[in-house]
Amino acid sequence: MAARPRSELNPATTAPDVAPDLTAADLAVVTARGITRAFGDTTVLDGVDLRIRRGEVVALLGASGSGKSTLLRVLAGLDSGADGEVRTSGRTAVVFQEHRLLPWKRVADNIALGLRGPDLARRTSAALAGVGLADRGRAWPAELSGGQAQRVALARALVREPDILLLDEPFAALDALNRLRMQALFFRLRGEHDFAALLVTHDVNEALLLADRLLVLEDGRIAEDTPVPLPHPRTQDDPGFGALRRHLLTRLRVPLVPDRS
Ligand SMILES: Nc1ncnc2c1ncn2[C@@H]1O[C@H](COP(=O)(O)OP(=O)(O)OP(=O)(O)O)[C@@H](O)[C@H]1O
Repeated sequence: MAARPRSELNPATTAPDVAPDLTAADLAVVTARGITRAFGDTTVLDGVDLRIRRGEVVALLGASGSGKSTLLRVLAGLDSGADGEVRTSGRTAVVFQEHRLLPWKRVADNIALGLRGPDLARRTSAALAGVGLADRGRAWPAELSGGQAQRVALARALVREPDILLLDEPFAALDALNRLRMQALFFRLRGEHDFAALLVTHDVNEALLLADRLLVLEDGRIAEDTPVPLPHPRTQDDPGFGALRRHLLTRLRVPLVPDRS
């Protein structure tokens, strides 16, 4: 049985979709069951079960090559070669590590791509203002810094008013300061838009700052599913933060640096 994503989507277009057998009591925006994906003789995902609740931010961690991006692509409906079942409820949008803006379209046209409606110009402007780039709608992607381009990618996703945002290392290509700015922006936007998110990241601190729940992918399965019960705003100085960080780094088999842990 091939994976059956219930929404057709790509970074530029999303489709509203409600699985008919989801009841009002079932608050999951994504339910995946038995996701299995092999490339040749190598099984990367081996029966992954996953549920993301409405409004929940879930970080997906795992060693390099553990299959995080593969899982995100299956959930996004971008990989038709997997077995299992994916149900999504509501609109989905994807943000990748690289911004994937079309270089021949101005920023505002990139954001509005594939959308229609009488208030599209207003929505586009609001999305740009929301990421702090109100005055860059007429710019070409090549005129933006890396951080600005990634803000536009976020705006392009959010203008679609997604119920679930799938993010594949969205801040990994940015320098450390821009990364912190983007994390703060993500947190603010989450408060404003109330989307659920699956955040693929290598960065344990990022996961602990932003996520309600942490998943660790290992040997093709979700090997750990841990809530992050820390109040916001979170800082790395919280004792609970440090304890969870140590636990995760040990789980990921990353050596601890004594003066930071
Ligand atoms: N299209 C493909 N064809 C063949 N092998 C693939 C393909 N896509 C992914 N793989 C393999 O699947 C495995 C998992 O890749 P994936 O990119 O999902 O890992 P990841 O956890 O996201 O890694 P990283 O953290 O390094 O980005 C890797 O061994 C990779 O080589």
